[in-house]
Formats: sequence, structure tokens, C-alpha cells
Amino acid sequence: MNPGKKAQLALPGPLLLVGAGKMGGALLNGWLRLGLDPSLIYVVDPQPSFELKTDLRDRGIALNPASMVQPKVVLLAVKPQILSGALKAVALHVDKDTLVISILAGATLGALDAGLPSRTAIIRTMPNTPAAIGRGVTVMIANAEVSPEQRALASQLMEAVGDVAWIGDEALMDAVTAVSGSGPAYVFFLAEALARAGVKAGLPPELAAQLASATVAGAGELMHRTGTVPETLRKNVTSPGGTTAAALEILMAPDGLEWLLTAAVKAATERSRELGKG
Ligand SMILES: NC(=O)C1=CN([C@@H]2O[C@H](COP(=O)(O)OP(=O)(O)OC[C@H]3O[C@@H](n4cnc5c(N)ncnc54)[C@H](OP(=O)(O)O)[C@@H]3O)[C@@H](O)[C@H]2O)C=CC1
Ligand SMILES: O=C(O)[C@@H]1CCC=N1
Repeated sequence: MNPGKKAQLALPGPLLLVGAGKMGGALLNGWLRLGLDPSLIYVVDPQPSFELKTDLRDRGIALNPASMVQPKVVLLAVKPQILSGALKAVALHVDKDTLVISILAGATLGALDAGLPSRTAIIRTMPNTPAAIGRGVTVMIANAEVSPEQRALASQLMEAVGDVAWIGDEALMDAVTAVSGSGPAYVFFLAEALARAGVKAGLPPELAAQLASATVAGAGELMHRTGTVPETLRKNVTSPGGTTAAALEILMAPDGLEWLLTAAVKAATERSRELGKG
């Protein structure tokens, strides 16, 4: 995380978070870590768990308020399957000065616009859960109603929790979702699978899990901190004729990991397109 961004994180008015689940909660955690004023945050989540209620109360954040000042930003973080119902509720809180930011997989700018008052400023984004620790990456696209100030505000909010990339072609959003939105799950599965492989190679389960988690986390951190491309880092581990080369012969075979990831990303891209069709 860039500590220089911390002091700049401020809102021009209230932010309404609609859906405080895994991703909405991750963004909320990221913003609060950076000192965003909790009194400006309102959360709507119809059936909050005891933990969520307690957590928000302890942080001084209003949950399901009976009334609120018109928000400057509405962050829509519900499941795509309930989009139309959620938009009906959100529309009540939207006026010409409100920026609606959606993080929903598949939900197009057109679909969002159709459920909101005409000429609503909308930004479609795809974040990921490392945002909770300021290490996410978010891809964004704005509709024509978004002002330069609203665009800057959205950048500021998402840059506060990681990297940001703006795109101009919405069709890319499905593949973006498949690579970075879902991507953390692939990496966590790599840690799970590596641990299980270690057990099959004879390691005690606890040690295998420790080694696999520390290796995935350490490798990611090394790439992050050095800024070195992954190919170079991989080659640095691979001694000619050594153990890594023996493993990579399997992983880099035509039907190896890249083949599997290509199929996985294709499946996720197609699923994102399907979600967009409702
Ligand atoms: N998880 C991830 O890594 C990422 C998710 N996304 C997107 O984020 C969105 C949320 O996903 P995720 O956080 O995983 O899902 P969650 O189910 O964890 O979060 C959704 C939250 O919305 C609540 N909710 C249900 N109905 C309403 C409503 N009418 N109004 C307000 N809140 C409501 C749910 O409550 P309850 O549980 O009681 O139903 C839940 O707390 C999805 O659209 C997904 O595509 C995007 C990038 C990454
Ligand atoms: O699995 C999903 O549909 C969401 C979108 C990206 C990550 N989680």
C-alpha cells in the first residue's frame, strides 16, 4: 500500500454501502484502515449477522438507518442475482449529484442504468478481496454522465485499497473479472493443492500447510516488493537439472498449468457474460 495515499482519503459527503458481504466488507475494511470517517458511512444489509452488527456498531457506522442524508456515493455490492431488486431500493437514494459505483460481476452499465433514474452517473468496477489490506486491484469504466470530479473521487476510493486501471471498452470487463476478480481464489487454491501434494509426498499435514501458505505468500510478496517480472523470479529458482526443473517439466507441459488456467479463465469469462444477461 502506498502510505502517501492515506492522508488524501476523504469524502465530499455520505457513502452508502449496499451489501456488506465479503467484497463490500473488504472495501469497507480497506477504507477504515486508512482513516475514512465512519460517520460518513451508511450500510444497508437486510439480514446482518451478529458479527456484522457488532462490528459496525463498534466502529460507529450506521446500519440500515431509517433515514439518511442523500449520499454522494452509493457502492453497490450485492450478488448479481438480486440486482433489479437492489436497484429499486438504491434508486430512492440517487439524485443528479449521486455517483453509483457497482462492483457486481456481469452487471453492465446498461443494466445498471436501466434500473436507476435517467442520467445517473455510474461507474462499473471489478475489485478483488486483497483490497481489505490495501493490496487489491480494481478495473473501472464510467458512463457518459460521470463528471471529472466523480471520476477522480472513484479513483481515490479504489486507489486507497490498491491499484486501479481504467478501461474504455466494457467488453473487457468479463475477462478482467475472470483474471483479477476471481484470481485470488486461484492463488488460494494453489496453496491448498500444494499443501495436499506435500502430504502425498510424505509431509505431516500441518507442516505441509505451513510451507505451502508461507511459500505462496512469500513468493507474492517477493514479486510485489522487487517489481521483478514473474518469469525472472521463476528462473531464479530453477537450477539446471535440479528439482524445480523436474517439477516445471510437468507444470509447463502443453496440458499443464497454463492450459488449465486458460480453460479456467475462459469458463469464468463466459460465466461473467451469462451473469450480464440476467
Ligand atoms: N467476493 C469477491 O471476491 C468479489 C465479489 N465481487 C462482486 O461483489 C458482489 C458481492 O459479492 P460477495 O461480497 O462475494 O457476496 P456476499 O454474499 O458476501 O455479499 C453480499 C451481501 O449483500 C447482502 N444483501 C442481500 N440482499 C441485499 C439487499 N437487498 N440490499 C443490501 N444488501 C443485501 C447479503 O446479505 P445476506 O448474506 O444476508 O443475503 C450479503 O451480506 C457480487 O456482485 C460479486 O460479483 C466482485 C469482485 C470480487
Ligand atoms: O465469483 C464471483 O462471481 C465473484 C466475482 C469475482 C469474484 N467473485
